[in-house]
Amino acid sequence: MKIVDQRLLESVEAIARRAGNAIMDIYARDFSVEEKDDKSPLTEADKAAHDIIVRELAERQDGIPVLSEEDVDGFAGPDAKGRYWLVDPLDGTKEFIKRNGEFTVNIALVTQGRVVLGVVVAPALQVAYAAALGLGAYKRKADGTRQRIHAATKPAPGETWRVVGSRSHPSRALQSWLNRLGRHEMQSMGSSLKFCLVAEGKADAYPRLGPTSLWDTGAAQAVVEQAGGSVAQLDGTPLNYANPEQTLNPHFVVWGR
Ligand SMILES: Nc1ncnc2c1ncn2[C@@H]1O[C@H](COP(=O)(O)O)[C@@H](OP(=O)(O)O)[C@H]1O
Ligand SMILES: [Mg+2]
Repeated sequence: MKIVDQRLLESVEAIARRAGNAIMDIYARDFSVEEKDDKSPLTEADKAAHDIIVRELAERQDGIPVLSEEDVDGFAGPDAKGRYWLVDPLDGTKEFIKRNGEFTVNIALVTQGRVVLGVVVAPALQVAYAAALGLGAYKRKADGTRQRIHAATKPAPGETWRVVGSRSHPSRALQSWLNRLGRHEMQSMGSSLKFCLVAEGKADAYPRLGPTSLWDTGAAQAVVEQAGGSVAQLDGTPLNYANPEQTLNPHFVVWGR
């Protein structure tokens, strides 16, 4: 089913890219860091990216409301068709502050609780991922070329699992999950790029047994799903976006094919 067209996908990618450019202007110089009420860091870059995305989505005049990490109170719920834009203007703020390049701009379109479009731009790494229901998943490289991406099939019994995990949030639950999985090698990565590694077949699983919010996962989940992978809660059902008044996600695992 095609409910999103290529033009919409490319125009959302362009918006995320312009937000990424604004982030890079700030990345290149000294910037101030504030602490939010929940003690997480907030930079000028988060705010600059948020402003660009919200303004440019509004210019589309499609009337679809926006839920952004940087303005949760400004969101009054989905429209009559169950649609909303889900935005993390700068995911991986800690990685941005550490200047390791592993941060992303994330824009997703939710319809009836499901992500039907997702764009993840990593401006410092000069890559972007874009996907939409019925259109597949793509990676765009620094030279502007675009290639279709596919998740890997799961390792055969006895083979080594390639697992990707958070750089900033290790946990004891994760360690026991890994012990149950069996032989594995571990790679650390910041932000929604972990999902993208699974989507392009460079990792087999990303267990997230710690807190995230809807905006951390929506866009990248669209990329994984359209690449043939899945994002499952621990009961096996797909992570969903049907109740945006509850912004915290349950624990989940991103799987390849
Ligand atoms: N206690 C908490 N509650 C909610 N989300 C949390 C959290 N701790 C970390 N996160 C989320 O995890 C994201 C970083 O993930 P990772 O460690 O995999 O890079 C953060 O994204 P932001 O950088 O957008 O704030 C933040 O949203
Ligand atoms: Mg985030």
